[in-house]
Amino acid sequence: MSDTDVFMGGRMLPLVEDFYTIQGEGYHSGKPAYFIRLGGCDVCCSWCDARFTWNPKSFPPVSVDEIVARATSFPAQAVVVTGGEPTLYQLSLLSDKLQAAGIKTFIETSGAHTLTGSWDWVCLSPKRNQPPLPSVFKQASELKVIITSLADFEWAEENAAHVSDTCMLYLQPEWSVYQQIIEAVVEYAKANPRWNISIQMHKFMHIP
Ligand SMILES: C[S@@+](CC[C@H](N)C(=O)[O-])C[C@H]1O[C@@H](n2cnc3c(N)ncnc32)[C@H](O)[C@@H]1O
Ligand SMILES: Nc1nc2[nH]cc(C(=O)O)c2c(=O)[nH]1
Ligand code: SF4
Ligand SMILES: [Mg+2]
Repeated sequence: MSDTDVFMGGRMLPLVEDFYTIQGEGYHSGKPAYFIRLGGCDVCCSWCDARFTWNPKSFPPVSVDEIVARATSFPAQAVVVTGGEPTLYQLSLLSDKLQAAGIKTFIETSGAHTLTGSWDWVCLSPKRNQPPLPSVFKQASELKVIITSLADFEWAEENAAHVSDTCMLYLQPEWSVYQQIIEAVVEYAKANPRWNISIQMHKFMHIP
């Protein structure tokens, strides 16, 4: 955890953006959800579609009370906390206040750092350059592996060996190679039906 004083133990967080949209990925695809995107990531995936979030210094700390007030001004039943890598921060206060307001708490994480807070759904998307902590594998509600090449199927299975029996399994094509890889992803899921496919449906819908 790289939490520093400036974030006051999770009472302030570096907010990049927040918006009400449709969850475009994974198990909850298609569900209206309010997104809270936090700045800072030390994983640095070459194909990251959120590179603009990486430097936390670009995003001044915002109070959790203000973030929660904004989220609860929309009719969303669920909030997705993402980033950047949200596990860089102490998230207990944020998740507790959202749940106290009757909102389901979902998180998107690489699992590179200890997960704090209380989560109704944990989407773990493992990364080769900084693999998930054993504790986060156990907490995952869904494992969402990004497929950039055929070599990633074997790596997806290696990750699946670490999650719980109830964890949902998703293969998600990396966006820039979608056309080249989607056929192989479809055939892999048909041959290995523990796996489901997640496409980034918000990108097809041209929404945030
Ligand atoms: C931007 S990340 C932020 C949350 C966290 N750092 C993580 O990687 O899980 C949100 C999700 O987008 C996925 N993602 C990022 N870039 C992508 C791309 N180019 N194609 C497909 N999925 C991508 C990540 O794997 C992750 O599941
Ligand atoms: N609509 C929409 N769905 C998403 N699911 C995960 C996202 C993310 O960036 O974490 C994302 C996103 O950025 N937009
Ligand atoms: S861990 Fe997530 S936010 Fe960080 S670089 Fe990778 S995809 Fe982007
Ligand atoms: Mg995204």
